[in-house]
Amino acid sequence: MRIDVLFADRVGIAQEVLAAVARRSLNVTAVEVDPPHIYIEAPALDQAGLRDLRAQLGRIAGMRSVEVVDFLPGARRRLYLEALMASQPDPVLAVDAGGVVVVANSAAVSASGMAEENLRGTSVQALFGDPGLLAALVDCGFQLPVREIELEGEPYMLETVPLHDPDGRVAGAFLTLHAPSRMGERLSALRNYEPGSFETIVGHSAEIEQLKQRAARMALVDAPLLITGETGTGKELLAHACHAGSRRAAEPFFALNCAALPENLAESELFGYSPGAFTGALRGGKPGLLELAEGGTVFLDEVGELSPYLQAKLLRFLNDGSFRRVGGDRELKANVRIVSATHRDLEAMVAAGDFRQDLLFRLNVLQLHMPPLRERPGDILPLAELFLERACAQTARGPMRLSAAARAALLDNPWVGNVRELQNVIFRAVTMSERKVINAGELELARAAGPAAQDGREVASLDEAVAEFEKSLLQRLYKDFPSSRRLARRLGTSHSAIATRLRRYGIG
Ligand SMILES: Nc1ncnc2c1ncn2[C@@H]1O[C@H](COP(=O)(O)OP(=O)(O)OP(=O)(O)O)[C@@H](O)[C@H]1O
Repeated sequence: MRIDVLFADRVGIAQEVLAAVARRSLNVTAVEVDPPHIYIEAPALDQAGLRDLRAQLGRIAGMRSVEVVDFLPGARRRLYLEALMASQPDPVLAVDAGGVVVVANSAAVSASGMAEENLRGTSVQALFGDPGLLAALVDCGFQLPVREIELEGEPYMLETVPLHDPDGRVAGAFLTLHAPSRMGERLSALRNYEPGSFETIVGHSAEIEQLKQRAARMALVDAPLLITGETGTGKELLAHACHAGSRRAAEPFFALNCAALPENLAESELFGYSPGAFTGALRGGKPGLLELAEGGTVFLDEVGELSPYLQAKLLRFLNDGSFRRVGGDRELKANVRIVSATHRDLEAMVAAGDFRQDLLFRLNVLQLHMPPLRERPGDILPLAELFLERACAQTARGPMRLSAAARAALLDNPWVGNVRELQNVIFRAVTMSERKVINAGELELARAAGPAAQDGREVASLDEAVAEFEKSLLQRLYKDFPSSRRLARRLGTSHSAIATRLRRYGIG
């Protein structure tokens, strides 16, 4: 059993409480003192023992209450941190001041091919096979300029952020290994939040021009907007442009990917939590995005993935603008425009009982559809040029260009992963190419488009073969389990692992 002992904060009281617990010879496995609370974990403590302990502690002056809790705050924080680390698709490692790995997320474990317990304790020099790496990190205060690095033969972009101890001394660093194929995505995702509006949406096809005109009109109408379209088509970019083109432009814009977080984290991110909502919660509680975005816009990406409970809570907010923080009893109001996006067919989800019809009515007061890239081939080359320029700048290469054959190959590709796939293909070509001109062969289109394994050709690597298998398995099962939550349950894995893969393979 775990208990929270609450007392008036006076000198010596914590010692008295602990002494009283010690007198009962309870087998205590963890104690966390955070005045005016002491949290105690005592596995053998039962209801009868708790009654006695309460009576005994009640005799201490200043004692307020003894309550059962489900987690000690530290354990709760660890759980949340682990969930956060695990939700990062790129390998992330924390190293100490001697360059030794202290914490690694599951992506780092699989990228290194080492068991987690072996990875912990390994030095960065050994891990990356680079004897000069620690000295380079130390020389620059653990803040290296982004550089290429290899792990298990795979290239990554290494980003380092120094960690400081309470006295401000460098105590190590947080290392993120960005796969080159995802780096372009991340960079331009950051660009999304520059104060740009519809000009940031590149493309002059009739489809995109028309869309931009409609969107500019809708941006000015202060009603919920639903953006539909396949994954990677630019829905988030459009959502941000609609915010930037609205009367709320000077106020905040926050985005939440509803598929990326488990229900309880998504709830506290969006609605916040109140003081004492759960052990480990910040003392003063925490405002959610709805409060932080007051006057502005909240973008709910992958809104089709919201759990039934959160669908109901969001519906209530859309009905009357009011909500409660997690664990809160006060009604709060927020003036926020909800822009949502989905690659799913929400009507079909309503018919299947997976999405609330009343919520759909509320979300799609206004609706925009982002067409897939293959339906607007006129945008392929302008986008390719944009991504080429960005990738060259990011990798500090001089200008590069696409050969005529490369352009033809780009126009010929089916682009199942849409603009994001195009961006990744270009970024990969730039990082891998030694020359100034990118040829068709360097675009790795066959691999990007997928079916290398299906047409009988040899696969190039184990990773590729596994990815092919994973993709076709998910495609097959998705028909019977058409949501990342259900599919995760069917395959006995986490929701975020499945959501990441569905996105990666453009399924759904
Ligand atoms: N027309 C465009 N001009 C410039 N960049 C674009 C354009 N369309 C998409 N992108 C870029 O492509 C990437 C994918 O776009 P975005 O994240 O907006 O897609 P999405 O439809 O929201 O994807 P998902 O459904 O997977 O969340 C982003 O990095 C975005 O900046």
